[in-house]
Amino acid sequence: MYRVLICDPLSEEGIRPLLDAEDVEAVMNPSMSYEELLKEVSSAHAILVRSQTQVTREVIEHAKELKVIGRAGVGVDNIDLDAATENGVVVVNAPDGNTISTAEHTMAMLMSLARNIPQAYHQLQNKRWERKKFVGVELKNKTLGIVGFGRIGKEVAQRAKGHRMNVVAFDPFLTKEKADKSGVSHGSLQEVLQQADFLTVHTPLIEETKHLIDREAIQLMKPGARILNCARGGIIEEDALYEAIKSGKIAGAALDVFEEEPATEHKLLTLPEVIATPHLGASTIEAQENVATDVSYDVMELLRGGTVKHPVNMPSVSPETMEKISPYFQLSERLGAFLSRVVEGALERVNVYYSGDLLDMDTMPLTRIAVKGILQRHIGDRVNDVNAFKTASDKGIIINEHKSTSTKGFTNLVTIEIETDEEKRSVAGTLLNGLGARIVQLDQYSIDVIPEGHLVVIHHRDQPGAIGRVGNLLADHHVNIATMQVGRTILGGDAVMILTIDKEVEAVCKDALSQVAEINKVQCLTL
Ligand SMILES: NC(=O)C1=CN([C@@H]2O[C@H](COP(=O)(O)OP(=O)(O)OC[C@H]3O[C@@H](n4cnc5c(N)ncnc54)[C@H](O)[C@@H]3O)[C@@H](O)[C@H]2O)C=CC1
Ligand SMILES: O=C(O)C(=O)COP(=O)(O)O
Repeated sequence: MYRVLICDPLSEEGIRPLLDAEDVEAVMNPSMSYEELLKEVSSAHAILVRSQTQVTREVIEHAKELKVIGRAGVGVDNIDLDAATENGVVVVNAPDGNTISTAEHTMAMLMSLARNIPQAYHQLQNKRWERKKFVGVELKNKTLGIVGFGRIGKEVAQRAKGHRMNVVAFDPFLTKEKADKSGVSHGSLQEVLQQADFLTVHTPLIEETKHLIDREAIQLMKPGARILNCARGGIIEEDALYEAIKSGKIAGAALDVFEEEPATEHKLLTLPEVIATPHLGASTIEAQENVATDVSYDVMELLRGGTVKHPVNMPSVSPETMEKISPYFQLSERLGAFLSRVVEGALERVNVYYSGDLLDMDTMPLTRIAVKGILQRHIGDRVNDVNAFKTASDKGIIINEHKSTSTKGFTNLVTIEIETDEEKRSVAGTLLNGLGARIVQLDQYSIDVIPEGHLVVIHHRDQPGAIGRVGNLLADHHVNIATMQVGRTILGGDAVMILTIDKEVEAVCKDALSQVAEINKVQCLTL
């Protein structure tokens, strides 16, 4: 049973599949306090939030069972992503479902700002029929500067063009060709600031965009320009905006978001030129149903071991790639787990080679799983596919992925090589059509071993009687041998024996095997 905490108000229609799922126990408390969250999270497998709940490092570290944090919306700045990644918690969001609502809200704010609608209505409510005071401006032929030309920025541009505005946009990923295709002008940030009659920001709040629109940026703007923020508080420096409005440099601002929310006491709200809404961009029935449905789907998929559509802290893999590579997941993990248990010394470098059918595939997810298999020996379940690379890099282990044309006659081949401060070892495996995974090589020895269950790896000298002695010793300790593979490169030289056995080898039995004259090393492991 998965325990899912729903901490912010989410559309019940949208999360219905999750609420009705037989394997889910949903704990719904849309106004959960931080203290309650700290308590409840300890046994939760998933948390669902909007922008209100602060999922801090402390929350994540209190959560012993947490697998996934679902954000029913776009911005994840209320979630400590580093802490989630370090603790192997997947963060998923719902980036598509509220785009239209937020673009429409931006247009509503743009028109309200141009025509002073909230201020005029407020006067009317106070029984004042003011007409002279609220003379607005037309949008037609004005320039809308858009900073951040992603999902919402693009939708806003289309709507502004419907109002016959000129649109000029800046986004680090916006090329001149892409801008032409969207029917907007392409400008640098400076050009956008200089040309805009109305400036609207639609970037995420990240280190690079924090106070992107600061005093100097505002100085570049036309006198009497107006500014909108329906993205995130903090992209525009609030003190700088306040001063610019006070001085008359900026004619007005429309804000849906603030650096600190709720923002009922904010000084910007004391200015008559400022109109504002309490973070309502995504607050429509449609958007809320969309994001709740999307995030519930991903959360359930993740809990049940499936693949998610919108991971935030791990690269997303297309369904087509996933279909092709998923049969190799277990092989990669088991090869990693196997090699990590036979290699000696401190891990320094891991090389993963792919060949045959895998040559043209995006194999990064397989490498991540192989690294997880390797690290689990020492780190246990704290390492998973979300934090495998980060955990390796934190420990100074270098991971490299290679494509190789050497298939050794197999249609697909995954080879893992580990370098430690003592030795360099490698293992190769393949997926045999209809027969499943096989280990086909250990170092220089060709073998054929199913990578599962209890295994004994014996390094010995290729001499008559060695195999018999191992068989007898295991029989003496009531250990049944299921399969046995022997690999050697030259007659009478070093050789390897790999046995699959029906139960774990006890220490006394392992010691007895180690005493056999021809045996150099005995390693017992379970996959
Ligand atoms: N007010 C509300 O209720 C809502 C607010 N949002 C916020 O709106 C913002 C945009 O959302 P989407 O369009 O869905 O995201 P998106 O990811 O589709 O677009 C963001 C764009 O910003 C660009 N960008 C990043 N750094 C930049 C920089 N330094 N200068 C210029 N552009 C930069 C990115 O390249 C990207 O194209 C986010 O902050 C999101 O959290 C989203 C939905 C509702
Ligand atoms: O999706 C976003 O980034 C939003 O800002 C929407 O926030 P909300 O879910 O309405 O609290």
